[in-house]
Amino acid sequence: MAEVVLSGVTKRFKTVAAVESLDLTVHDGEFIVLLGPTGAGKTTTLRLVGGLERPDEGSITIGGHDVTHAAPAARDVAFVFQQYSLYPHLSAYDNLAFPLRSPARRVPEDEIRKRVGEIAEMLRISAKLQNRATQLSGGEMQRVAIGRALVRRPSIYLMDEPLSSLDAKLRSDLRLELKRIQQDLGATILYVTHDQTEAMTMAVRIGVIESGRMIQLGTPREIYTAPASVYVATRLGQPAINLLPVGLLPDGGAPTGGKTVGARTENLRIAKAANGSANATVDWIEHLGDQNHLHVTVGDHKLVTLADPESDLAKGDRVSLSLVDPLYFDASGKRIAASGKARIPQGNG
Ligand SMILES: Nc1ncnc2c1ncn2[C@@H]1O[C@H](COP(=O)(O)OP(=O)(O)OP(=O)(O)O)[C@@H](O)[C@H]1O
Repeated sequence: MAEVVLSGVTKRFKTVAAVESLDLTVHDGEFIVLLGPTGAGKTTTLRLVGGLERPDEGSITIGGHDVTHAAPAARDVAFVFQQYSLYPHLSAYDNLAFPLRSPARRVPEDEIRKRVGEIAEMLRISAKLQNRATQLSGGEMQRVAIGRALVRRPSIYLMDEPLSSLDAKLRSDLRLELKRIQQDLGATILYVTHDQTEAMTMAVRIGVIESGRMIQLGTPREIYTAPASVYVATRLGQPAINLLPVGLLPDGGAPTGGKTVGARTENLRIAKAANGSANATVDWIEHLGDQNHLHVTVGDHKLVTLADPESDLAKGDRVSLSLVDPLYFDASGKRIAASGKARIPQGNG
């Protein structure tokens, strides 16, 4: 495995700057997740590292070697895409062995057997090794696709939404397995997803990308608790963070320049209102199985928060809402420290 460094990388497609002046260091053995909405430039960043695109500006090094202009094959990277891309006529075993059998690698067959066996064990597909790719379920196919990348020991794994085509149960199983395997192998992974749970649970650091630029890079906890801006704050949290004008709810004092309050469930106190102290109305409670979302209206604003499963709140109830340690943002959307709080760390690559 190796450290991968992108310095001032820009990639334009005609007039669109898909990636712009992007700096990013993926440390040896680190799992970095790139988060951002569609079109933010995540896939292009992976393709630049893999050599499927060439930057217009900037440089890329892998393990200290400048690979900015190197062909994909010369870069020692392994890709996993969203859709399994297996050889249909080959068995699961032969699909897994394929990368090791390339003439350039010349891995002996007994070594191949050992590596394929280990990876199949890790991904729990040992029983299916003799099945042709076409005789596997979607989830099994994607495991083989991931396994085919993992049997190699490249400098870096580049994974583009590898779990997104799977059902929820399999996705959460594979999420855990992938994280465990990454730790066991000490693998360096650059991983793209829209799924905030994947980002929160697997990443050592999360890079939030907006319009091709790295807006903030930090641990999942830093990104969640100290987002640099409204944009970053809205990437994480379920239900999504509520954005309200300062002064709408009692908060114990906003800092100078604070225009917008960011309130997640943990920042909201809700109580059934006694005589006239109500400032909000319950619209409805959404039962999602594992969570209950409470929809509340305050003035012209609608909020969503998690409801206590024991709560006896019901539609139409008048409640009193207040804020506890919310986030504050200035008029430009940048986060500013609450009065008396530590200064805001600057996230960058
Ligand atoms: N080959 C291409 N030709 C022209 N424009 C492209 C090409 N590839 C990407 N783009 C544009 O570059 C921008 C970034 O695309 P990219 O695929 O990197 O985004 P993304 O963050 O991965 O999005 P998604 O989450 O939808 O996969 C988009 O505006 C996209 O339309």
